[in-house]
Amino acid sequence: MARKKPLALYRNIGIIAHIDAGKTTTTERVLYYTGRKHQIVNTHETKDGKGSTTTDYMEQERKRGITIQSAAVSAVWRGHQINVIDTPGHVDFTIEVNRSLRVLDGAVVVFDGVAGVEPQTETNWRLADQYKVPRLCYVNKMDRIGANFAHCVKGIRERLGANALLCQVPLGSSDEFVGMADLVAGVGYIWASDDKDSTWESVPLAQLKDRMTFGSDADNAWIADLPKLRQDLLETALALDDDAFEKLIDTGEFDPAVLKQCIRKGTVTGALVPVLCGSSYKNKGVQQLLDAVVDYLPYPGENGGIAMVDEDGNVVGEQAVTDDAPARALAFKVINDQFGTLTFCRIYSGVIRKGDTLLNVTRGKKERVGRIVEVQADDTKEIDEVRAGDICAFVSMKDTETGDSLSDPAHPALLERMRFPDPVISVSVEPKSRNDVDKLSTALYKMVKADPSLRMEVDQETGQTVLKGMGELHLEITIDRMRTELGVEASMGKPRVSFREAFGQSVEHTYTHKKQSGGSGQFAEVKMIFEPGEPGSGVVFSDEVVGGRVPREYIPAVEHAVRTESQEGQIAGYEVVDFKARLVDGKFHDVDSSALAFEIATRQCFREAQKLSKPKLLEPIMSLEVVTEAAYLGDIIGDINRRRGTITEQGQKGTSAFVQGFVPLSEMFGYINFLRSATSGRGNFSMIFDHYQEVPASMVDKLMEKEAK
Ligand SMILES: Nc1nc2c(ncn2[C@@H]2O[C@H](COP(=O)(O)OP(=O)(O)OP(=O)(O)O)[C@@H](O)[C@H]2O)c(=O)[nH]1
Repeated sequence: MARKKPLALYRNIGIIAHIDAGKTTTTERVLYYTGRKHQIVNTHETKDGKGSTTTDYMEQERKRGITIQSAAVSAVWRGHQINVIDTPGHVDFTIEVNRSLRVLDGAVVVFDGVAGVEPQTETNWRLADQYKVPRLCYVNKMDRIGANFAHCVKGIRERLGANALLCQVPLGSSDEFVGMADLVAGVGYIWASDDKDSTWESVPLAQLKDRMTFGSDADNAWIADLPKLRQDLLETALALDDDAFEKLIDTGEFDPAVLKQCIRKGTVTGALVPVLCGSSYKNKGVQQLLDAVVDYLPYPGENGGIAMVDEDGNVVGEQAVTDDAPARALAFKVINDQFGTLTFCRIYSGVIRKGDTLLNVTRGKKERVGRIVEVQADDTKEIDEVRAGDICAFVSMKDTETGDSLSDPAHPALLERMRFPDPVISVSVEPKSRNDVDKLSTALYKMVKADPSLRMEVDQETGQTVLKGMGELHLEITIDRMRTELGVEASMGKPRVSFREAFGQSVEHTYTHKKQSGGSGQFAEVKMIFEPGEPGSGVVFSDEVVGGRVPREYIPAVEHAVRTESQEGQIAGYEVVDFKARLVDGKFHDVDSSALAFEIATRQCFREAQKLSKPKLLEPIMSLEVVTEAAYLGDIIGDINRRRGTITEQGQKGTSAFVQGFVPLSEMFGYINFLRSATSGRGNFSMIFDHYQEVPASMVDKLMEKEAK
């Protein structure tokens, strides 16, 4: 059967934002206006337990017994199928955004018009840059007191470094927010009311000045600036098309269809980021946002296909997004619940039908395609086949994990993997009661399988089970979900920071391992150079031995020894990261040399070389934002400084004050308790991992002492 809908009529998008910016409300309105759901329930109500929203997974759990954690919903707008993957807004769940970005063709970034650019938006923006996901910015909550479009746009330009193209500007703000000027169409839209079915009137831009005056000078200034803003938009967008640009400069005229094409081209290539505004809660701007998704965000494959890689991650080719190719898909989310496993996949090429067998290329295991579920959060609709560009969930796959590639078994291909950060914090986990002893490791295994930013290990010395994650909150929520979703109760020990170690400088070192005990002895000599690498470069081994001075058969033992030894560094036993180990010379003995002898020599060489290199201890640094009343700000800042933090920005957001900066994770345990008492409960904070940084030499001993307690 041929494809029913051309690929050009698909949009796979994500909605990403800081917590509470309005993703859920916006998604709800999208569903309402596309006719998917006939009753809108406000998240205001859900959050105090009175209503339900389509994307609220707790509600789903009750309704149909399937946990849809990051709900994917689909809607149809102007004949286009829009698949929206919602992402949770919690600070420790950057990982969710990460995995959805990997499989999306475009994203809508929602901002709170009062708060502007917030730390999590910044982190997610950088991830979207990494994955080259084209974006639209939607400045929501323009109806809130303190909404400041200019501040938000400034943040988008300066903090996110985006080439923001103002496509809309608000007409009024706070309780005077009545609509927006559409600079592309050259008209203003003025809504009759806040009602969800309210109509709007289209007024030519030139008439707006006479039609409205607001209480705020800033709001009036936007209206006065409209002609200039429109000219800026035309010049920036049409510059992408030489003929259109010349026509604009010579005659002042342009073709509206070409203008939209130019904005589309700029958005798809990442040269431009259109900025829109609205109030999802007051039902203004969501239809225009949907238009922009259709007009400017790419369809699957418009920006090229997906990279195919070899086992080491080197790109070996590209799979175009088309039905006429072997089936290839990427699993981006696995959800387990009491009814089984849902494996969410993005199909890149080919057609996959119920009953097909696929190869999980990552694990070398076959998977049968049982039921296929269309992505919707409000009910479960089974479908018989999925095609290139689709997003769906397979029911009851056995071995597939997040990030795995599924392929037609006759044409296996590994698709470019998602990048997940390594955990920065760990806790020991113990069952609360005897009943939970056996169930605990199975439950933890399920949680780890579904969340690639979690790891589980058994401590060799203490025999304790250790859970590792991206922050205190991340681990707490995991333990809590294990209780609510899987009925297993566990308690957590003291959180520990995942420090790391690194070579301080390049070192050349030779080690000779020689042992003579009666009969045959052991002999191996290695000369190695260890060089510190760029952050994120990993461990690179290179064999530069010439003339067979270390026989080939011993080289794997040397590499193996480097990799194993790097797991436990010489400062305090933390993993040694980001270095290059070059084997440059060595000696062997015909009778006494063996792989084991070379392994021992390399391990000793590594240990001594790391000590000689003036090794560094690295610690995770978190990006922190605290929002509170101005009166408390001084104390908060003083405290951040005491915690070895640095302040990057402070100021006013609406009626609240905020401070942003970087703080070492090791200083931040239990911060919530401090903040509550310091602000009499009137402070909020968000904190996410940002980078690793060297611990100042003067702090190393003190920190290690603290850790040992
Ligand atoms: N005034 C106003 N409030 C809004 C608007 N959009 C959302 N809200 C409110 O802001 C709060 C957060 O909205 P949500 O839609 O739940 O935000 P979210 O980003 O999905 O939040 P998380 O799922 O918790 O990350 C809710 O109380 C909404 O009713 C808006 O346009 N104007």
